[in-house]
Order: sequence, then C-alpha cells, then structure tokens
Amino acid sequence: MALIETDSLEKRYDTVTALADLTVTIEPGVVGLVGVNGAGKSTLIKLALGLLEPTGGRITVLGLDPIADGETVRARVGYMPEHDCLPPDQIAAEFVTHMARVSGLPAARARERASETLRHVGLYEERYRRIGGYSTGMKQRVKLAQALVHDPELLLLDEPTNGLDPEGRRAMLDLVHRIGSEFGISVVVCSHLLGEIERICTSLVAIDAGRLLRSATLSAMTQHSDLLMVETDEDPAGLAELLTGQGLQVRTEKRALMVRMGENPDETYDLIRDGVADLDLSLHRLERHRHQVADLFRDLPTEASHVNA
Ligand SMILES: Nc1ncnc2c1ncn2[C@@H]1O[C@H](COP(=O)(O)OP(=O)(O)OP(=O)(O)O)[C@@H](O)[C@H]1O
Repeated sequence: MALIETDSLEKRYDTVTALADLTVTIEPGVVGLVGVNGAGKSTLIKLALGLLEPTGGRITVLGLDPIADGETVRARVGYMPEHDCLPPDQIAAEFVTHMARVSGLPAARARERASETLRHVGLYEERYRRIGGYSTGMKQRVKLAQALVHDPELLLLDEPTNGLDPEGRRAMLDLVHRIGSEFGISVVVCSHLLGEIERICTSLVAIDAGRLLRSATLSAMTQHSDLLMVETDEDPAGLAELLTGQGLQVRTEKRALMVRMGENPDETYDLIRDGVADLDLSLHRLERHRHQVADLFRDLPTEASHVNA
C-alpha cells in the first residue's frame, strides 16, 4: 500500500497557494521530499497528519483519510516537526515517556519504550538530563525519539538536520537510514538539500512552488543513459569535431565527450575507437554514462529564484 497518495491536492493560506494540483504516489521506503524553503514540504506533511485540511483535491495516508481517520493515522505515523518545540525544563526520559502515553501506551510500557528509543537515537546515557541543557544535535535526537516511541509504520521527518554541523548532519542521516533499513519503518524525510539526503533514500519526490517537479526511485534515476563518456589525456576538441563530422551527436562536458549511442551502439564504439587511434590520442576512459541524481534535478530552482504563487 502507498504511504501517501494525493490527487490534485491543493492548499491555500489566504492569498498564498502552498500546494497546487499535486498528484503523487509515495511508495514505501526511505523517501526524500525535496524542494527549496517555501516549496510546500511542511504543508504536505501537515496535511498528511490531518493537522491541516486541504482546500482542494484529496490525500490519503496508509490508505486512510487524515481528517476523517485522524486518530488512526496519528497512531500509525510518527512526526518530527521542523522547529524547536521541546519543553526545556523537562528531562528527556520524562518527555518521551509522556509522548508515548499521549500515543496511548500504558505507563510501564511507555517508560520502557522511551528508554529503548532514547537508546536507539544515542541518548541513553544522557536521558535523565534537562532538555534545555542539550546541544542542538541532542534536541534533534529527542524529537526523533518522540516520533519513534509508539512504534509507527511511517515516520514523517521535517528537516531533521536543521541547525546541525556537517558531522551532526551525517550522523542524523545515518540514524534515519538505519531506522529505514533495520527497523523496516518507512520514512518520508523533508530537506532543501538534495545532495545531502539522496544517499540515504530509496526514492525522491521533488516539489517546487507547491507543484510536483519529479518523483522516481533512485535506481530508476541512476540507470545507464544513452550516452558514452569518452575521456582522453589530451584536449578532446579534435575528436569531437571528427565524430560530429561522422554524424554522431557529441557534447563536451568539462574534459570529457558525451557521445549519444543512438540506434547502433557497436558502430558508435568503433567510430570512437578509430577516431582516437587516427588522432593518436590516449584513451583514458570509455564507458556508458550513468545518470546522476543531481543531473535530473538540475531544474530545481535555487532559493533566490523562487517566487510564491
Ligand atoms: N500558516 C501559514 N499562513 C500563510 N502562509 C503560510 C503558512 N504556512 C506556510 N505558508 C506559506 O506556504 C508556502 C509553503 O510553506 P511550507 O512551510 O509548506 O514550505 P516548506 O517547503 O516546508 O519550506 P520550509 O522548509 O521553509 O518550511 C510558503 O510560501 C509559506 O510562506
């Protein structure tokens, strides 16, 4: 069953359209929801939790309507909000136990689960300290622990690496990856940094200005392309000219040539090999080019170019 399915989903806040005509199916796995700040990621998460109501279209989560079946959805889904929302005067173990109780666990089981989840997120030793004295990284881990404590089927994580240094970001993403791979919990993780989350995701959904830009599994994205990558030790300009003259489609990318294989790959290989020999070049690399995720998301606008609808 799909984790989240939307059909022409729309969310307007007065004059701002945060989501417009969004139709997407998010399948189980570790899913990166990427888009610049303001793209509509948090709005989608809040609609999925039933915290907001759509102004148009439809959304289902684990096959349920988050408004009509809000309690069931929230019992089966864990949510880590983006902003700091922790009570500074409480100790972590008490807070996470409290959140487990809110999710319906009996007292003894709630204490047990709180200890287990704080151990999973690496806060076991520090669990009896006040949250106000924690570093940003530790606070992010408490937020993750409270999202996990009731053993959800799906975790919605809104920018879990916010405010962390590079080492902290890596550690947080490793933790998210382990939750997906070791516990088998599906995760939707929001980020405005594609390069950062792509390594832990099984699929990516990109949105911009509230619209779907692209959605695909990582394996489909990194399939072999129709291009051969040719690298020579020397300047490849002469080879590019020769191959173009022979009717091949050639593009120069940094010091490499990208040659379209077309209908007849064997002939393309032969023409490249003969061209390299005729021009007395030394061939450094000749291989089928793989798509890079970043190539496929090149049209993701930068923050500066983003304008609200
Ligand atoms: N309560 C609100 N009232 C009015 N506009 C809002 C409200 N919440 C969000 N918006 C606007 O809706 C758009 C989408 O915001 P949203 O928070 O969903 O984006 P985002 O991709 O999660 O970005 P960020 O990571 O910065 O939160 C933005 O233009 C934002 O300013």
